[in-house]
Amino acid sequence: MASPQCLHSRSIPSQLPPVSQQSKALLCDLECRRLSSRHASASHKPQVPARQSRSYLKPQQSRPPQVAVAAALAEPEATEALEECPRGAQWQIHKFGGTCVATADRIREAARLIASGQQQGQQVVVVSAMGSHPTSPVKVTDLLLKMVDRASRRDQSFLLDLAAIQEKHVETAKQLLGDGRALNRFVARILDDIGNLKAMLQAIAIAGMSTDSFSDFVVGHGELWCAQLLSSALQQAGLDAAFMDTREVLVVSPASDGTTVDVEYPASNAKLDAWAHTNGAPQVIVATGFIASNPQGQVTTLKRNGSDYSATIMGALFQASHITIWTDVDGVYSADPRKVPESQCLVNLSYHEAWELSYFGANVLHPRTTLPAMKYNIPISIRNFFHLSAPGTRITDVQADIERAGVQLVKGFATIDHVALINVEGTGMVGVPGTASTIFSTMRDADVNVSMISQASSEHSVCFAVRQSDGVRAINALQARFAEAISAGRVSKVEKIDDCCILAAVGQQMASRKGVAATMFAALAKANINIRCIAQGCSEYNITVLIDQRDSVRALRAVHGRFYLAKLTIGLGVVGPGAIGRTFINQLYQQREELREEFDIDVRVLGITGSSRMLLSDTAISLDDWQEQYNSESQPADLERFRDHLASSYVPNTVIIDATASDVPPQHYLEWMRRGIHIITPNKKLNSGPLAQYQELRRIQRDSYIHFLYEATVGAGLPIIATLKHLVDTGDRITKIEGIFSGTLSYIFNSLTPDRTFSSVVSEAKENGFTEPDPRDDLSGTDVARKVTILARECGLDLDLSDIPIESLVPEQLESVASPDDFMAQLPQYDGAMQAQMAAAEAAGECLRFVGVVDCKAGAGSVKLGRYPKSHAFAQLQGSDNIIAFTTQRYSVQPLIVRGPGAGAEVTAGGVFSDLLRLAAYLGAPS
Ligand SMILES: NC(=O)C1=CN([C@@H]2O[C@H](COP(=O)(O)OP(=O)(O)OC[C@H]3O[C@@H](n4cnc5c(N)ncnc54)[C@H](O)[C@@H]3O)[C@@H](O)[C@H]2O)C=CC1
Ligand SMILES: N[C@@H](CC=O)C(=O)O
Ligand code: NA
Repeated sequence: MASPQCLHSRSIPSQLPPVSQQSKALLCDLECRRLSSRHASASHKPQVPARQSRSYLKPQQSRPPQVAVAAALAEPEATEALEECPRGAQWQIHKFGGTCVATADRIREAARLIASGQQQGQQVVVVSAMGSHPTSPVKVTDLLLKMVDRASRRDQSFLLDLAAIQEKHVETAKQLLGDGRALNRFVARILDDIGNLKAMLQAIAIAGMSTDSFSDFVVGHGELWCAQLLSSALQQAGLDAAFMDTREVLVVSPASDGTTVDVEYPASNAKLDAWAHTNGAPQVIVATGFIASNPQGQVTTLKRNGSDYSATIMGALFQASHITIWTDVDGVYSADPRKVPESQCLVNLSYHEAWELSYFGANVLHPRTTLPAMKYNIPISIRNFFHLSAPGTRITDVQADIERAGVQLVKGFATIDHVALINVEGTGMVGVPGTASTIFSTMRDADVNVSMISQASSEHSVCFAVRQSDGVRAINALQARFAEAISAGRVSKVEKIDDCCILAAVGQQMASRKGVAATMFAALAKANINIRCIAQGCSEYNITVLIDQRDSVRALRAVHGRFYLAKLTIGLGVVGPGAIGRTFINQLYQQREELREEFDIDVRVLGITGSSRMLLSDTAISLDDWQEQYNSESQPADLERFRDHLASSYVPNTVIIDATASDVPPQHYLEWMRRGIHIITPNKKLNSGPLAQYQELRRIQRDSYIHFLYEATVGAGLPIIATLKHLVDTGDRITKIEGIFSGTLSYIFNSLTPDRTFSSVVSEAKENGFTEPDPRDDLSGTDVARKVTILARECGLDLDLSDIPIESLVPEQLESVASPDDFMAQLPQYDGAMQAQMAAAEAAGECLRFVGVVDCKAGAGSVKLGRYPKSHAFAQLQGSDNIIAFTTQRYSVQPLIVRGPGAGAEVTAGGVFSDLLRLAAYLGAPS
């Protein structure tokens, strides 16, 4: 009986142009499939022959490189008569991706690179199909695939695609090969191919369907044409170059997973020898990437990442000394550079590390493609075709390479975004064999891929990650499967948690090293990121955690920063670049090198915002000319955007310094802390503001790793808060805190003499930068009352600002004057009253002092202007001095006294700076 193939070959329409033998076979195959889909009984599926026993590359392993062993061509026995393809260390493999050969110029550049590598030995150059370029946007492989799709939908526009492809190649050939014989040869070949493709596509259109083998045949033409262009260009340049159609050499079989292929090495070796017998061993072989034949001799492809795979297979077949993959990136990065601007191009990776990173989507070889190279320990370099001076990434397991690169424990970090966590929980699972099997076979049956699995040894719950888009299918399948166990109470929970993300740290050197996981987890904790579950395989090459999707980029930056940046890198935002903010930035500028060099602390100012304009930087604002940048490059201020900018920065630790006197930023503190941002402030508004808000902030502070530091709110740079905290935290009991807490009022009463007016001394205090932006806050006693409230709360008293009676020095008539400037202008009219009080005190041999008291026994605070003998400690002060006396259980006879200038830009900014270093110490800076 005639085979279906022959029968149906007659149905090829006679008006089609003549087609090649191979095309005919494919057309038969196509036609048979069309019919077999109608008549299932007439199924015609090419049978893959029983696999040859394939000891992976064993035949080559057993023979030393470069030793010629005869191989069969026509008659396997007649081996002695044939020359085998020479193999060994003299061969280098280069693979050029589609972007590297997208235009005639680029193909010329590839040819130049090949020519320059001539001295290092013979080369096999594997090429992809031409990619796209702005001047020639056709991406050949994509368009070939699209043509098949269009034809199978009977959309005749594939003819236009075909014309575009022809034009791209003919134009490139003209530019590359001039107008001589080489061009004619190439054009004749492509016209022939295009004619065949046209006939095939018409046949597909008639059948209304395509097949994999037909599609493979069409798609492989991109590589065929490109390899011919490059080999012709090399020959024209005088190189001994030959074109290799890898369909004649590489033999592959479909792998059991249905999506990849396995190489038939013995058959491929034999075919390579046969090829060499016909073609000799030229200096350069330009081979088609991506395409191969199956054991039946039909055209097939190497599937995803096919051209890279071709290159490594060639590396193994030729026993090459090196494989270079030319692409458009500098190499493999320590993290996705779009997410982590500070990511670094890795010099070295082991094959295992490359596998792990590629799984997470790093721009690196597909795991499968490294296998052939790995088998023979052939180094693979990833190089940038467009940036030749970049050294690239070398993938190898050669110990010397790894040692040269130093011990970088973690090489790279990556995330898989948008996953769902599935959690199956219940007491009925404990000690019951087969539970995991049931769960995962349910996933298999529901066609859900599981990417991360975690189970605590209590066996009470199993959780695993799936793609978010598979989440509903997964949960429905599990609920159905465990319905009985759920109703019996053996399984209490089958739940899905959406919007999660997997974060992995990869590094071969992590194995058996202590502290890597701890460092990673600490970095996440410090960035206030919660870990939902953890997995680490026994290989220890990969630590994977599951976190919330919204934390994805921040987590990546936090862990990357912890391993790659200075030991401690802090991203800083300054709110309020006024007297204190400005002075602080300048102090930081002066000290930054010292911090970096001596203490490995790298502080980067990522944003500065005033009330109307803000300046942001992704990396760091350069502090030498920040004011000019602020004036010229700032944008409208927006505290929420400012926060988001910091919260999502690549720097693992972020802090905002609120250097305003405003009560607007304090309203954002809670949210800032929830977003993982530490806060440092000289602003007294929150600590002396509504008690409930203050207590909520303290609660968040206690429950998180987020710090809130405010030393400069009392006594500016003097260690008042720190001293009090030390006393309280070490168990001392505070009885009373008494002192002069206002630098402004101290200065005024230290400087006021009978021959000076009150208003002129207030002006001086303002000019010296001691006063609040509005001096009435000082003169009214409010500023002192705030400090008393802050200290009282520090001692555990639940006082509110309104609980502190205050004696104001602001003339009643000036309380409601609109601006501080108007107030200052009108103040001289009221000098008389203060002058009189001064004179009365003087006459009694006393002086005036504005004193604040926290009376812990009475649970109260007070603020008042008092008269003190000239021998009193309060009378001995100078300038803006503050003096604070702590009477405690331990310091009951003589109080602990802190004294010194308590106002002014330099000392206050110094207090803010000391908080920053305290924060750095909390975050782990060396002491
Ligand atoms: N001057 C001193 O000796 C001491 C001052 N302090 C505190 O330091 C803080 C700053 O004081 P100065 O620098 O003297 O004040 P300043 O008036 O010179 O600077 C404050 C800055 O904050 C900006 N600002 C105001 N509201 C804002 C908002 N909602 N968003 C963003 N920016 C805003 C202003 O435009 C200005 O640039 C105050 O809270 C003050 O109590 C604390 C201890 C000592
Ligand atoms: N205006 C304040 C500044 C410090 O808090 C003062 O004078 O003390
Ligand atoms: Na202080």
